Amino acid sequence: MTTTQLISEIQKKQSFLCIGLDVDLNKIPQHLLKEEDPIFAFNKAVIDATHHLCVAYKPNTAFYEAYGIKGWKALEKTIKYLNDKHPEIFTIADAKRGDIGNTSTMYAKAFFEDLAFDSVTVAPYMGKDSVEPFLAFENKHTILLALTSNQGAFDFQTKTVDGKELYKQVLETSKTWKNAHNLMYVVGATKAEYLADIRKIIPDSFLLVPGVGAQGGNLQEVCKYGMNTNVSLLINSSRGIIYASNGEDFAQVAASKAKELQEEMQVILTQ
Ligand SMILES: O=c1ccn([C@@H]2O[C@H](COP(=O)(O)O)[C@@H](O)[C@H]2O)c(=O)[nH]1
Repeated sequence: MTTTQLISEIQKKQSFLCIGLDVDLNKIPQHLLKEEDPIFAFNKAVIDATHHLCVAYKPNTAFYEAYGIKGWKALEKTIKYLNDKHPEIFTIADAKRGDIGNTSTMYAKAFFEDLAFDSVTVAPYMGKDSVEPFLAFENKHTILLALTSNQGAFDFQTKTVDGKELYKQVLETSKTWKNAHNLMYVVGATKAEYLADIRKIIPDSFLLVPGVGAQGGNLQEVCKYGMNTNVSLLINSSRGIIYASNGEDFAQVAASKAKELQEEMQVILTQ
């Protein structure tokens, strides 16, 4: 999917919501455990109830890898279901990959070709030759970790190196890489006050913003500092939506939580 298509979906749905599909078998409604594939059954119900309210879904691969082959099969079924039923929805494999060049190429093939995700999250720590293999895939997007939502972000990312914070170096240096137009960035909603500075460096790039909901990030603050004329934000909430109920009504309650965020977004978009 191109960013132009994504921007048009945001306008059409009046939403820049991304729903995180982080399936934990200890948290899903117990009646689903009878299903042949409880992870896929959960995802399908959530997708069927919420697809009109969001523009992206983000399965975090950890929640699938943890269940071995069954988990990976459920991830395959989920992305196939999304691509077949809702090709207009942007898909993010939150896998935080990145390695030496030939290995990164294999990661990129796994997520962009085999699974056919639109994007994958990548860690910048190993530098240019670890990220460019992902960027080589046209109309696929590499979402680079810039300033993450967790407390540990302050261990390295905000430290000053050569007179500049490391996350700013990541933003500036990555702009010079081959096919940098395929880059997007992760910035945590819990770090909204950093967004004004971030926008000075990357005014046009899409930002994936996790941390609204369970981590306490504030949607209004993120939009105030991070939104540009094309919006260029994907605000993720995972637990706050998908685990709002663990009863038989889980999909309806997830939809009502997603609707609350979508309506808040609509108000922001019409201001
Ligand atoms: O900086 C980051 C990068 C990724 N994440 C991921 O996003 C979701 C957030 O889930 P919530 O339940 O809405 O807190 C999860 O998959 C994280 O691994 C992040 O939180 N922060």
